[in-house]
Amino acid sequence: MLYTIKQLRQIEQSALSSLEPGTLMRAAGKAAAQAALQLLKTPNQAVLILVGPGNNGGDALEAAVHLANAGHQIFVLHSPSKTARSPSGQQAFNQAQACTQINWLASDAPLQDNYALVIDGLFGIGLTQLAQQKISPALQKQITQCNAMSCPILALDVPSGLDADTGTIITNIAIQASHTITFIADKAGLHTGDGQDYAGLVEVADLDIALEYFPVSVSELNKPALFPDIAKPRRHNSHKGSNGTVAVIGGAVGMQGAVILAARAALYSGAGRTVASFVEATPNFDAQQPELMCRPAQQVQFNPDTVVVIGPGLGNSIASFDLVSRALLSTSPLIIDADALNLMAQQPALHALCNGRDKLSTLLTPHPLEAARLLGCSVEIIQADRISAAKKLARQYSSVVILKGSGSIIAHPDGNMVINPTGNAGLASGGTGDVLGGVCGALMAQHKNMWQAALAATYLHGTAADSLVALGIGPIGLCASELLVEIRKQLNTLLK
Ligand SMILES: NC(=O)C1=CN([C@@H]2O[C@H](COP(=O)(O)OP(=O)(O)OC[C@H]3O[C@@H](n4cnc5c(N)ncnc54)[C@H](OP(=O)(O)O)[C@@H]3O)[C@@H](O)[C@H]2O)[C@@H](O)CC1
Ligand SMILES: [K+]
Repeated sequence: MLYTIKQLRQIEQSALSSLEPGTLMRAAGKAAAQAALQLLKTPNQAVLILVGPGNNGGDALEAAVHLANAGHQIFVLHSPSKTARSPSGQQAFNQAQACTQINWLASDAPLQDNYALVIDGLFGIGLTQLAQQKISPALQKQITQCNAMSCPILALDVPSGLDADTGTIITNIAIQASHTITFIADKAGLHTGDGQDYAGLVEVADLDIALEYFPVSVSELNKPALFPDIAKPRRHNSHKGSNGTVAVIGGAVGMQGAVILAARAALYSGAGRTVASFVEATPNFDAQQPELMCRPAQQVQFNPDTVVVIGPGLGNSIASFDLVSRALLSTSPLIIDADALNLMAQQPALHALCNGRDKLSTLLTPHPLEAARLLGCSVEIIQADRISAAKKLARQYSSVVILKGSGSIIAHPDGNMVINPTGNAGLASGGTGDVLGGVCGALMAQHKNMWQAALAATYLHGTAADSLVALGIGPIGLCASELLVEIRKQLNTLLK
């Protein structure tokens, strides 16, 4: 589960009431040292430890003593506190000072690239935006030098500079860790926005805090256990009618490829029948994928058994507006993407129709710019707090939402939120969103559960990209159409 900084502070306070002072910091330091030993592999290695002014620095000092006792050469770069240390921080500091094997570097020491590991204990969840000016030029330079080093960087709790709630960088420079060991519980900011780029591989150390201290969380990382209905084998005694119909609507002149991609994705994700519907200039058929039925959009039959994916390349003509209105007024489950989202953002009447629908029959799949249009704000505001933006969209549009981007966020209109950990930068190219829409449509058509369809589609779209990149296909130059066969493989691998 994912917890906010506020919740973590409460968990820490409640747990500490029944523990000896310093217990949690000692446990954090020990867990950090164990994670460091895994990365060091061989004995007698040089380790640089960045120690900040707060308790994150205290954790690092605890780890420093463990690693020195394990026979490693420890070099501590300490940013002293202007305010008094906490009692446990002071205890950790005294203990480290008493440890004769630890080498203390001068605060302005230039850093050579000759360490086997850097441990980042500068700032954790106590980082605040207000204190921005406090990172001294000397420390900024040292952070730059660490980021350029060839060795791994292990961040303690949170890579310094990253906001653990939002995944944004709130200082002028931040540690780019290859690994993060995070304490008590996992945090959303490590997995969305800049989180994945700065945190690297994330491991959670719960510090043996009893479960009773953890409140119920409505946020977690995406995994197949969250979409059990989708991961079920298909009945042998089934026919195309059992697997639903998907109609993709879009394809203004010059944008027909968007409909083709979404429709092919629906086909490869198991839709029984797939109709590719064009608002203008309908092709006779798709020569590469003749299974698709190509029809003018005006002929789409809206009914509860036809899942409609509307928006890919739809344009903003009057005909497009009419189609979005008809779709929103219909009983068809809807996946609303791209231009259909833009039309809804421009036309309050469409927004009102969306709110009038059954909330689990509508899925919006905006990228950050589309989300900004829907919420009437800038893309910077969306990216500064992606989680709040996704939740707000789900609430304001009474729909399930996938806010795309690094660490896509799937938000339920009732407030639940899931961050998708799969996928990579190969997905940052045109057409991948159309493919995602098609997969959502096909999974909804087969399983009739919009929340699980959204979770499964996002997950599979990401695992397909990860699998292709592992084969050397991307991330650079990965094409949306290359995802199709791989998504089919990933989906079939899931079936139990
Ligand atoms: N709670 C838990 O779950 C547990 C917490 N534990 C550990 O404690 C960590 C939290 O410790 P924390 O509260 O002392 O804050 P921390 O992250 O060390 O940073 C605060 C210091 O940074 C400074 N500072 C802040 N913003 C700044 C900026 N933008 N630019 C520059 N400076 C800035 C700020 O200065 P100030 O504004 O106070 O003068 C203050 O001195 C947590 O992440 C985990 O590692 C574990 O030991 C056990 C369980
Ligand atoms: K840190």
